[in-house]
Amino acid sequence: MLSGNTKDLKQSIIKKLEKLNRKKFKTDFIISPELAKRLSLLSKEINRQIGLLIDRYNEIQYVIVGDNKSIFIPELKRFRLVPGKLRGLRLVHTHLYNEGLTEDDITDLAMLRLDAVSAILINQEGLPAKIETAFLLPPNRENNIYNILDETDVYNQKTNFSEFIKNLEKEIEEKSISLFQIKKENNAFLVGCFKNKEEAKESLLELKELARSAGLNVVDTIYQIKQKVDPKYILGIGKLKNIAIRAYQLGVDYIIFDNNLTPSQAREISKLVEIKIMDRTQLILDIFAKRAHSNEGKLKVELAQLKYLMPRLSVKDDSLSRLTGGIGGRGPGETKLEIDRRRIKDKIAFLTRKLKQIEKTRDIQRKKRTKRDIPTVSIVGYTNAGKTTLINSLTNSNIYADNLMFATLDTSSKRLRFPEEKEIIITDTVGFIRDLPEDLKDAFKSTLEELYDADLLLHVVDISNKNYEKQIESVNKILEELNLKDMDTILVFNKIDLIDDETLKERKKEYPEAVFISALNRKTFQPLLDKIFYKIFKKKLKHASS
Ligand SMILES: Nc1nc2c(ncn2[C@@H]2O[C@H](COP(=O)(O)OP(=O)(O)OP(=O)(O)O)[C@@H](O)[C@H]2O)c(=O)[nH]1
Ligand SMILES: [Mg+2]
Repeated sequence: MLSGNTKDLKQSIIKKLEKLNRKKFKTDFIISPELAKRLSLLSKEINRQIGLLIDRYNEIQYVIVGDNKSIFIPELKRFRLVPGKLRGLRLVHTHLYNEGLTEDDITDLAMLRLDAVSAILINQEGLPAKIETAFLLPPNRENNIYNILDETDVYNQKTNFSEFIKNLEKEIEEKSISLFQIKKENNAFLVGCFKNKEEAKESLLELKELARSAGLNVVDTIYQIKQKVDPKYILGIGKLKNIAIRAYQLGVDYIIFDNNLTPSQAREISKLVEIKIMDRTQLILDIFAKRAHSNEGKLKVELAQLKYLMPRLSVKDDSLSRLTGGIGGRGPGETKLEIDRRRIKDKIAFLTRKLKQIEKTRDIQRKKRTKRDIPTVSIVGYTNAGKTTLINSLTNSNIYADNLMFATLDTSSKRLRFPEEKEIIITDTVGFIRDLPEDLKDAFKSTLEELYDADLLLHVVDISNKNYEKQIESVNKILEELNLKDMDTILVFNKIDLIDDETLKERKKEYPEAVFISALNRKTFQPLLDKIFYKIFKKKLKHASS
């Protein structure tokens, strides 16, 4: 492909340039001396830089014309970046004034992850005087990005280039694994822009848990402190470029933003960064997609994902595929999303209708159950607080619980027997999280509808979590949004086995109304059981007798 500044060039020159295109030449080196000479003379004649992008088979894939000081590399559509690999293209271009590699050359090398960038320095006669080559370094502790090859004689090159690149890629892989624990796939950088350090640490800690729950290998977390996020890129462009370059170097597959991205931000960042990017909402959606088992759950997640993607599909550009695929191809998937917006709209409508039907049926079932007049206690709380573990221990059940965010997506109900032939139904619910994406909130509100039928809520809190107070707040906020704030509630501090006695004493003083348990240890349950019994049955008795 011939591209760049070909304006006003003589037809004969254009012909000569076009002749270079797709040409395969024989060499063990970066460029053969003959080709270097031809390029130099031509470049001198038109007084513009000429660049060649050459693949690993020594075939010229792009011929680019610049001005007399620089050259602009077009989008390399046919040569996508594969995490952990180099581009498979090297740039060899002319410098007219005998000047060495420039900062722009190095930026191109790093941002495009080229195999190498060489400058042929042309002398007065229009012949190659020298060649300078920069190449990328394997991951290293010092964070060095590139190095300059130690040879400059065009006519006496010694480095066998294909060997050199083969060894370099091998070393990249080895160092990524040994120095930075890069896995085969699903490696991620977590990034964000925050108002202060404390907020950064808190948010990134939670994002890390979310990432882990989504099956990602978190390689590094990087943040920037700013009072206002960059409207275009969230982070400053310099910072973002540095992150991208390091991500390329380590072979990272995803950059996850803690800040939610507007469709236009997502697009702008994707134009700059050739790795999949995701925001917190997408990450949560992805976990939900991974975890949804019931038919209803799956439909709901798909609906939420499609709603989230809709505004991001307006421009059909290359970065699209990087925006749409979920982790490891989960979610609506790239091929499915090639269908146009209209069909997605239809799908959204279809899913909405289907879900309405399902909800209706469930509503009927729910009503049947309430008629039975068995009191219901619902467990709510921040994700990973230990809700499912508690219901399991209380009722001797075996519902899936795990040290993952959103282990539970489907509500389940169990019977719990009390003395005197009394029993209650106890239900588990999906965990809450701060700033739950709107579409998901809508989707899962209906699963939370059971809460309206509850006689009592158990608000389970992970007392060992540093942010437990904020988590209580977040849960209360969501309960308020659901109009459940005035429901009779027991605050249940869980995981007391993970804190020391001193701290436990303090918390008990702070929250005299609460009960303190370890869901893993039934011996700690009595105060909780007493309280549930009292609130459900004693109160009922009172009502009955008054
Ligand atoms: N040490 C300790 N770990 C606990 C306790 N209770 C629960 N866990 C652990 O905490 C993790 C989360 O427990 P889950 O019961 O899945 O939490 P959940 O609230 O249902 O979480 P989601 O369904 O994801 O919202 C699991 O690894 C449990 O083993 C406890 O009292 N002590
Ligand atoms: Mg659970």
